[in-house]
Amino acid sequence: MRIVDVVETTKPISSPIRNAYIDFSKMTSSLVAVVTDVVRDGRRVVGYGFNSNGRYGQGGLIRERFRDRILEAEPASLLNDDGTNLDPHRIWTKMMSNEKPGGHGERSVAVGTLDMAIWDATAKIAGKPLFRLLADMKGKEANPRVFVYAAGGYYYPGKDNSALQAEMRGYLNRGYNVVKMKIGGASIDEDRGRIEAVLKEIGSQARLAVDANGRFDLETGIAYAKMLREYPLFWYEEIGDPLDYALQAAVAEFYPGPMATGENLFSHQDARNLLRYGGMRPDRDWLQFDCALSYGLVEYLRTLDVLAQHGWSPSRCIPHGGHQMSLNIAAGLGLGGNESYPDLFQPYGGFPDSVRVEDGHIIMPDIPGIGFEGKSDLIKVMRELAE
Ligand SMILES: O=C([O-])CC(=O)C(=O)O
Ligand SMILES: [Mg+2]
Repeated sequence: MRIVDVVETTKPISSPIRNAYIDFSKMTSSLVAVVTDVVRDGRRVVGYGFNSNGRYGQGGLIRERFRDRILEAEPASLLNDDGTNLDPHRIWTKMMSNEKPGGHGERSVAVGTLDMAIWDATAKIAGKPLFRLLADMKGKEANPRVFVYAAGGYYYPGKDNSALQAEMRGYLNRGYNVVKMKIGGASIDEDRGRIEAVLKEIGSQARLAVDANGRFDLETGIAYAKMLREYPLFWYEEIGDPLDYALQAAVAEFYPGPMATGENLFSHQDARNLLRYGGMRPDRDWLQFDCALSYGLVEYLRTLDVLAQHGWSPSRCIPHGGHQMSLNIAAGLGLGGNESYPDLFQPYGGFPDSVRVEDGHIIMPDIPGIGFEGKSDLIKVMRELAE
């Protein structure tokens, strides 16, 4: 058994939306395929992966460094002890050979994208959905019912409050009971008006989370905290610079409600610093580390160890990114749920075609691997890359 090829293509996932920091007019994503010589159910096993929105495709790094380290490795060194499957941890170590620590930059996105494909292949070779493989690996009971929330509420040219309300109503109609909108891309008064409009629309049917995308300095973050704490929000997300832990801790003093952050922390060391210095509260706050941006599941398992050392339950994690990889981690390892973008970043995000959101939850179908084969528009572009 061996990996015979690793291929990458960079795809546009552009749209006219904008958060408080960036617009998505030139956004791209890397799609990768890890091709093996293993056959299951009459088909060659190919693992697929892609990176989450927000960071651009990583074709340069993948093609110049990480792909070759996999393909140049002695094939047996990438397998588990008895040679019956790939070993994602050993492959990860090969990919990261000759890489210094720290300065995670976007190398973590390149490795996270490949890691997703490697786990997809590994679970397919094992003949199991990834969430069951993970639960078995950890001696846990899988829970295929996963909480999901609808992320959107972007700034969009010409979008007024009634369009924002209609968007949110659409999410409720599709079964969600938590919705998220952007803040920090307008004045505080205008954002207050947007929030009140959404709260009026969703009433008691749903809760609202707000996301500042790291835009605020300390003074603005606190001013928003004082405004936001008047409302029963689900969370106040990414207030200031993702690496400014002192800011996060200072805002906590003004915001008794739940806060969320972590989508732009790309390593277990950064996660540890957040828990050490960020004033985050394990009884109410949420951690959003996204394996597809942060060195993959091999690294995410280390992050979960860091959480345990600091008294945090995995159920406080609701990853960023809206992809099926995190759904599997949630169902297999007991995370609190996963993000979803019902109207954005297609065909990459979302669920297998048979899956419906009910009461803010989905049930994972039993598809070997991550489940991409269950989503027809996605598996089509994946198979165009390699099959
Ligand atoms: O707008 C983005 O970059 C996505 C984001 O923050 C989120 O989904 O939480
Ligand atoms: Mg966010």
